[in-house]
Amino acid sequence: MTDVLTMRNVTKRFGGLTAVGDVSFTIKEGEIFGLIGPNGAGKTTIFNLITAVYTLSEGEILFYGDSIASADPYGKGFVNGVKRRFNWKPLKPYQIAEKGITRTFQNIRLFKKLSVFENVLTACHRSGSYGLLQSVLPRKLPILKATLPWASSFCKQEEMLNQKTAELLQLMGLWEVRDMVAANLPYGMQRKLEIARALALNPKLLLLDEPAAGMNPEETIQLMELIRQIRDDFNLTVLIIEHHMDLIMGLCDKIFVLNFGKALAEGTPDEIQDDKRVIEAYLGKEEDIHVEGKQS
Ligand SMILES: Nc1ncnc2c1ncn2[C@@H]1O[C@H](COP(=O)(O)OP(=O)(O)OP(=O)(O)O)[C@@H](O)[C@H]1O
Repeated sequence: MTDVLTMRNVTKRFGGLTAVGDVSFTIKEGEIFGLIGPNGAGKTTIFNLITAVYTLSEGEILFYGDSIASADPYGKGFVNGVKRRFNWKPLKPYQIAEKGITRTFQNIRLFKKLSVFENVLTACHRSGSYGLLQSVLPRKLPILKATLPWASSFCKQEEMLNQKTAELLQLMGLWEVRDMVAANLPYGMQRKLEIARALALNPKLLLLDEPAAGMNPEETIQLMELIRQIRDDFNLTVLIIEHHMDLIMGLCDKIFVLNFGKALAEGTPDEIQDDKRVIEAYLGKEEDIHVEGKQS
């Protein structure tokens, strides 16, 4: 199986704090890969490193074999007090998205005042190939549609993007609430809307940061099925952070456990559940493992 994402000896320091220390793992194509660990273990920092929100202190991140992030070992561009020129320019978050890595956030980040439909449509527009004037003029002057070739091609594209938005909303069970303002949606639906928006960008790798947070057990089980279906329908690879152990153990092909920024264990759900270090450091006492709900 092809390697989709490789973390190679990745370290991130914030001043004296090592949030992520020498972490290495590889995610294979089509895998649902779980990233777990107690609060503050460094999970979201890893998402922020992959999506170029943060730069690396050490190490390298590869996506389908190509480097997408690499450390600048000399901090602010100086070595031994001499200014150093760097050939390597860190990618921006939007460039990471264009490469095929999209994400949801632990603290939901929607366009709160836009409708559910508009939230997804704006993301779909990223894949449209027309400029501002081309998109505005045919709306203002409908006659242009019939007379100018680019205007009619814009309208076709617009139709396709509307269709894509509708399909995503139906898949995520959000079609019925398409006209609601995003801020008025229940919390669980806002999380699903974030996933729909991330999918609208045509990712190859989808990063989900606590997608089940705030969901009840029934919604969590539905979400688990949905993530599997999304993976299969869109041929995706998924990296997921989650505190719901039932979801992680039932969903993931592989799990990586972080503790204080360091790798603690890696394996299948069965291996992780049986790993004494994980039980002690993260899951608590052995008899607590099968207790439902958040374990941290
Ligand atoms: N921008 C930042 N500046 C300074 N410290 C940070 C920054 N971002 C994260 N940290 C610190 O890095 C450590 C890891 O944080 P991170 O958010 O990655 O943990 P987490 O495993 O995602 O936790 P949780 O499960 O609570 O979301 C924490 O000690 C946190 O305070």
